[in-house]
Amino acid sequence: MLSPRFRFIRSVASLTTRPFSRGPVSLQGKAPDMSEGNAHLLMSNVRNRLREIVGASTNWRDHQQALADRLSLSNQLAGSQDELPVRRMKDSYIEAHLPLGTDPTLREKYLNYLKGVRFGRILEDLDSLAVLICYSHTHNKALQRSPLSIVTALVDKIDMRKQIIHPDCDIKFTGHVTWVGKTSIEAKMHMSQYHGGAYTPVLDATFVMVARDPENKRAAFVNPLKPEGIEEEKLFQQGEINKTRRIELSTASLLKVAPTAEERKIVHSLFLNTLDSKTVSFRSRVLPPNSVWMEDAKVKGLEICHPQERNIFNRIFGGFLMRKAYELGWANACVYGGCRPNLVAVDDILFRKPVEIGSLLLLSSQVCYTEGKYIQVRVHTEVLDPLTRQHNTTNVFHFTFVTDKDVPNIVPQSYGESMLYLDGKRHFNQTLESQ
Ligand SMILES: CCCCCCCCCCCCCC(=O)SCCNC(=O)CCNC(=O)[C@H](O)C(C)(C)COP(=O)(O)OP(=O)(O)OC[C@H]1O[C@@H](n2cnc3c(N)ncnc32)[C@H](O)[C@@H]1OP(=O)(O)O
Repeated sequence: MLSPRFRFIRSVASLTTRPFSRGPVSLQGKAPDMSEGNAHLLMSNVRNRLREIVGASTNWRDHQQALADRLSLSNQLAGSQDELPVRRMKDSYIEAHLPLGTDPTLREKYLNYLKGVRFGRILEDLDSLAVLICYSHTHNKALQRSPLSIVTALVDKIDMRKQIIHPDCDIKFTGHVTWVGKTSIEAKMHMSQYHGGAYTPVLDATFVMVARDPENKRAAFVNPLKPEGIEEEKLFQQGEINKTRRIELSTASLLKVAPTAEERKIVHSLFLNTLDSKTVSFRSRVLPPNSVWMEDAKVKGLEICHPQERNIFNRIFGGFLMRKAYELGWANACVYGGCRPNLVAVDDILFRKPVEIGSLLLLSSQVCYTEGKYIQVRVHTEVLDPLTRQHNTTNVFHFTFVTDKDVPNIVPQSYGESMLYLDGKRHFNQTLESQ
């Protein structure tokens, strides 16, 4: 067994010789043995690889030229999916290392004030890695640059298998494509940490990415995927199930249809609980003991979207948006619970619209459901056009936190807040089911 330090040195060496990982598939977090000839990557090199693959500029002043260069790649797009060679899951397998234990300078970037690891940074790494996995799946040796612009459409799920991430132990990410549609790709990733002499699982993540043309305007076809063996068949079928589930959830969204009979009862009982028994009025509402009005459980933020936070397509990097939303959501849960919360799950992060450089990004975090020690937080982000004053929703994030003591009950007052409550409850129940 190689020591983590040795693995780190070897990974640098292998990166210079074989930048693309081409190792055997890792199923459900079981990483293949080093001796099987895998190439290993440092997380810090993932973004450089992405820049090379699409030919992104490293300077903002050159970005227009880089964009114009990419336009000429449009004629390299496939006219149909059948034109593209079938890929195996192992073709996109990547293992990337984050040597927090052996690189103190890197550790500083990841450290939070409580001497833990900044989870927002991990979200950024997962996003970059998911994109690289998709580029490995669609890699065409004959082309110098990929004509595809691969963007994050959805973070379907991130399940925490451990709540503590040690800041002084090496981290390993593995992942590969598990399902492919016509223009969309599902990638599953696993993160583990070297602690107590072995790598132990920390989290499992499922992302959905969408391939677009070089201008990022229209969808573009991706290579089909052929599962090999029972385990891969299962992963592929799960991808199909995930797609169907997403369609069902979106059809049943409270933004489109009325709550179920059971949910309506919940809302009415919450309402009755807040009526003032001294008056015969629907309007006088009283906050029940050990409760907080939803209106008082918000935290808001603003980001000016500087070029520094751009992705390879000169829009704001999805991982940055996730980091900002997560940190705001965490702060909200922290204030609400009056203690340090731990993340249990991230679910259903939808990237509706790209965020342009220079946008004013408004972030709004709301505690929308509570149960015992759990706090469900929703973060909504929108861009504000200062000239037209138009608001456009770009993302919605859902985070489940746990604290070490019971938290006050969150109580909705308006109908809109009641829908937020029910939506939060649905997300919370989904998280509990998958634990
Ligand atoms: C330059 C140096 C900088 C440094 C670099 C640092 C960073 C490097 C890291 C680089 C990181 C870069 C990464 C970043 O930073 S990406 C930045 C963050 N992400 C975005 O900005 C994306 C914003 N959203 C959109 O643009 C649109 O909504 C997209 C494009 C996503 C869909 O648009 P639209 O709805 O019009 O699409 P369509 O109708 O044509 O369908 C197309 C396909 O998409 C499937 N679909 C759609 N929605 C969903 C969904 N919710 N769940 C599951 N699937 C979904 C759909 O089924 C279909 O699939 P298929 O049936 O064909 O298979």
